[in-house]
Amino acid sequence: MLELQNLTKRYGDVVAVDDLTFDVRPGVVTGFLGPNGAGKSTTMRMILGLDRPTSGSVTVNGRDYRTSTAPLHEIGALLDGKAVDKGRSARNHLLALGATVGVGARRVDELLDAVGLAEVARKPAGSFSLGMGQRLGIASALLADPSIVMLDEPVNGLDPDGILWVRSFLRSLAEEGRTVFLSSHLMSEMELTADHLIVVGRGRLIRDVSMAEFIASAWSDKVRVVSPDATALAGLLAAPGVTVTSSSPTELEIEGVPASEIGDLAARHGLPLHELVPLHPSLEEAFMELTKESVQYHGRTDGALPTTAAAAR
Ligand SMILES: Nc1ncnc2c1ncn2[C@@H]1O[C@H](COP(=O)(O)OP(=O)(O)OP(=O)(O)O)[C@@H](O)[C@H]1O
Repeated sequence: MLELQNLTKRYGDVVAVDDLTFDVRPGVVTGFLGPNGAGKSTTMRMILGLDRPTSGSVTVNGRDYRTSTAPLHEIGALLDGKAVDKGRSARNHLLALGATVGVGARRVDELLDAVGLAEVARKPAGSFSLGMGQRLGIASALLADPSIVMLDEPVNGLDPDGILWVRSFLRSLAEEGRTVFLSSHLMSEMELTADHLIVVGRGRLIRDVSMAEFIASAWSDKVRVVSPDATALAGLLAAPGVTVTSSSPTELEIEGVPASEIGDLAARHGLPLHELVPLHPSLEEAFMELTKESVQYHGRTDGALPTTAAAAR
C-alpha cells in the first residue's frame, strides 16, 4: 500500500508535483498516466526516498520508506532500465544485486526464466536490446519478492509479444495480492493492464478512477447513419433531447437515440440504411481530451520542418 498526502515537489520555479493525494492499493494493477513532464517519475522518486518532497508526505506500507529495515522486500522498482553495468552478464547482474538482499542463484535463475531471458542469461547486458533491458529491469525489481512493484514506463521498447507478456505478468503479481503501480504516457498501454487509473497533468491529480468507471465515462451515444433518405430520417428523429447534424445530404450524426431504435424506425418507414455505426471514442481519445489542457510539449503537426537554409540563418 502506498499513501500520498498533499505531495509536492518544486524545482526552482517548476512545480513538478503539485499537491498529490491518492492511495495505491494491493491486489490491483494501478496505472499512473499522464503526458510527458506530468511529474510521474518525480513522484516515483519521492516514493522511494530518492527525492525529498518540498511538502506533503508519502508512506510505504504505513511507514516512511527511508526508515525501512528491508527496503527491497517492500518495493521492487524499475525507474531506469538502462542502469546496469554493461559488461556484466544478466545473470551476474542479478547475482550481484541478490547478494545484497540474501537472494541466491536459484531464485536468480527462476527469475531469468520467468522474464524470458534464460537463453541470454550469460550474455553481457550491454548487448541487450531496449526490450531485453526492460525484462532484466523487471527481474531486478522482483528479486527480493517485494510486496509492492513499481515500474516507470515498463513496456517502453517492448515488442507486441513483450507487451502482452508484461500485461499478464503484472496481472498475476496483483492477483498474488501485491501492490502494482506502473506509469505510462500512453492510454493504449494501460487499457488492458490497469484495473485502476491515477491520471495526472502538470503535476496535478486529474482523475483517481477505476478503469471500469473511466471506460463508462468515455462512452458516447453518437451514431452515424448513411442513407439515401437521410433528410426523411432526420425529420422522423426530431424530438426533444435528440440532436441530428448532417455533414452531407446522405449522412447524419445522431445523439440521444440508440442505434437499435434508429434502425427500427428506419425499417418501419421503409427507409434504406447503408450504414448504422455507433461512434465510441477510443480510450486514447478520452485520455487526450482529459489531459489536453496539461500537455506541455507539443510537436508540430503541419509537417513543416525548418529548411537547412533557415536553420543556418
Ligand atoms: N531534477 C530536476 N530539476 C529540474 N526540473 C526537473 C527535475 N526533474 C524533473 N523536473 C521537471 O519536473 C517536471 C516533471 O518531470 P517528470 O520527469 O517527473 O515527468 P514525467 O511525467 O515522468 O515525464 P515523462 O513521461 O516524460 O517521463 C518536468 O517539467 C521536468 O522538466
